[in-house]
Amino acid sequence: MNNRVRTSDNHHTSETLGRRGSNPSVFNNSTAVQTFGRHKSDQSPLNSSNTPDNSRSSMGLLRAKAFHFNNSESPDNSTLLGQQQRSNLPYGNSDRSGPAVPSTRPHTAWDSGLAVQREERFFHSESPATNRVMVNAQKVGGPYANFGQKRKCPDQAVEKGNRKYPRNSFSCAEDDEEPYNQGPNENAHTTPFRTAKQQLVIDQQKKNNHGHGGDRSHITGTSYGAVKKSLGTRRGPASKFVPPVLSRDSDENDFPSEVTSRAGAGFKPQGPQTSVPEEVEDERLRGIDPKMIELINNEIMDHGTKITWEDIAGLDFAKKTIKEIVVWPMLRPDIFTGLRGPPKGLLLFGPPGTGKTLIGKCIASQSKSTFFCISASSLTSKWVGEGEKMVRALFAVARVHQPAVVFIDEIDSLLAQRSDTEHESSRRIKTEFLVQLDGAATASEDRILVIGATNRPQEIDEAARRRFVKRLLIPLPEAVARRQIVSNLMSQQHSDLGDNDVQAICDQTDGYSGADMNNLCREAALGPIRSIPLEQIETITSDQVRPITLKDFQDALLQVRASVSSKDLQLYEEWNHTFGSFGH
Ligand SMILES: Nc1ncnc2c1ncn2[C@@H]1O[C@H](COP(=O)(O)OP(=O)(O)OP(=O)(O)O)[C@@H](O)[C@H]1O
Repeated sequence: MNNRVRTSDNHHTSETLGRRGSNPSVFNNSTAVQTFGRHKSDQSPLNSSNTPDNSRSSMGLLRAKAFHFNNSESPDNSTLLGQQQRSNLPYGNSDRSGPAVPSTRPHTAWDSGLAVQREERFFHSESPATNRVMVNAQKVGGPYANFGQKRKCPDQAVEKGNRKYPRNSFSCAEDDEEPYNQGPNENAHTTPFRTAKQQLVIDQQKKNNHGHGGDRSHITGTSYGAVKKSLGTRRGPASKFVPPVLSRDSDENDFPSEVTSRAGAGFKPQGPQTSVPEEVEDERLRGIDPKMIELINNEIMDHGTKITWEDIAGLDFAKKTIKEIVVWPMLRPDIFTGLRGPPKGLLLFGPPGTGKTLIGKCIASQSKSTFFCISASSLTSKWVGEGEKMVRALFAVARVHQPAVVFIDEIDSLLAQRSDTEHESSRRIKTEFLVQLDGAATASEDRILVIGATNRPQEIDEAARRRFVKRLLIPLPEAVARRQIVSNLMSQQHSDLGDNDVQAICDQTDGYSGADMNNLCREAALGPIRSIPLEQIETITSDQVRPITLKDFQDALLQVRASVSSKDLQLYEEWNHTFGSFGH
């Protein structure tokens, strides 16, 4: 009777037993305490000796499990072998060889021969347990590195020198790819066969191994490129782009998360570690094209601009109204609930260059919201056929980053009244936008403000107009505002303008927009430069450049004219009177 005791790794035992069964004397009354994998070489002198410690020697060698046979005829044989292996064989690990068994007879050359024989047979083994160990040895570049075998995931830790590679610190997926069964003798002194993929990984590891000294052979083809992209999470303007594959120049310690997770808790790459950021998948981004999310994060989301109310000259009425109806409710959603809730759609209309975009940015800054700015015309032209997906993605990302202000410039081109010539894709974008606008309006818990800006409010579809509950005219700056703009800009330059000069400039710029005033100041600022003789332009120091004078402004006024016609102004007044929230 075989009193075999199965252990966690002894699922090969029955096969072993079957083979060994040809030699009944060996297994009679034997107890398999630990399986050692399969031994094909049962007829070898070592195995036929049936020593109780036969396998212990091998266990010491490869830290595998072993059989113990109670009916051993030569109890010390394997002990000697184990000692021999531990002391002589290149792959013997004395510190891993398990409990030392005292030797009862001296070591002989015969023992060494047996040991070698045993080892060779061992390597011919088809035992998965054995092969696993050899694969690990191969991976850590040990003396078994040239032995190719069928491979499975390692169950046991493997040592090379003083370094310990815990279970699962090696990729298994790769291992299952190519069973290339080459005998040890064919391979032992030649370059081992590698697949192109394996070679690529090895080459990459070598390149990445700048002075590290650590073994990165655990980075496998499958773990390569496993750095997760952190899409959908907010990336600061200065944060570096994380490529989908490990960069050659990337920090040595930027271990792919897959590697560290495979390695288990005990695995620690050498050197200081940097944490691999975990991607936080947001439900609201499910189904949204990651490329679009990335695009929105990079190009549409405004990360840095901080605008204060003082940066906006004039427009006192508009500023006061916006603070009351938008900013405060966004800052204090707990107070502004129900009927006091903020409008979800705000339309800013008026002549071009009057500060509508500036106001949008200021609202976002002051209400501590994320600012998304996109031109409607780019939605219809830049992403042909993808426009409605982009609209959906934009609102999804805004929802993730709320409180958010979605500023859509030139909204008339998106929400123009329907016509026969309207393109199908434009119609789809418009429909999607209205759906999203309704969603933002009805989901009271969402803190998303949609601001539409337009110079042509009369072209907006009435269904869309209705959704922008508040419609605010942003007029041309008055004299006081123009004065403020000039003073602000000149304070940053070397100028000798007095109050009277500034007043004179304001008197001559009636009908100029804020953008026109900006252009006028730029043009005037070039006056001193133009007065420098050409031969001095390369050598003159900045403090030798003369200050900006009233004369420069008078010259600039000849170049920069008002961009808004009085006829247009009249249209805005009329529309404001009819549809404006604060028309009078
Ligand atoms: N009220 C203002 N105060 C200070 N600067 C202003 C003001 N209005 C306009 N500007 C200047 O004009 C530039 C353009 O302003 P902005 O883009 O906000 O105008 P807009 O109304 O959005 O124009 P458009 O309708 O053409 O998009 C600003 O960068 C700013 O320099």
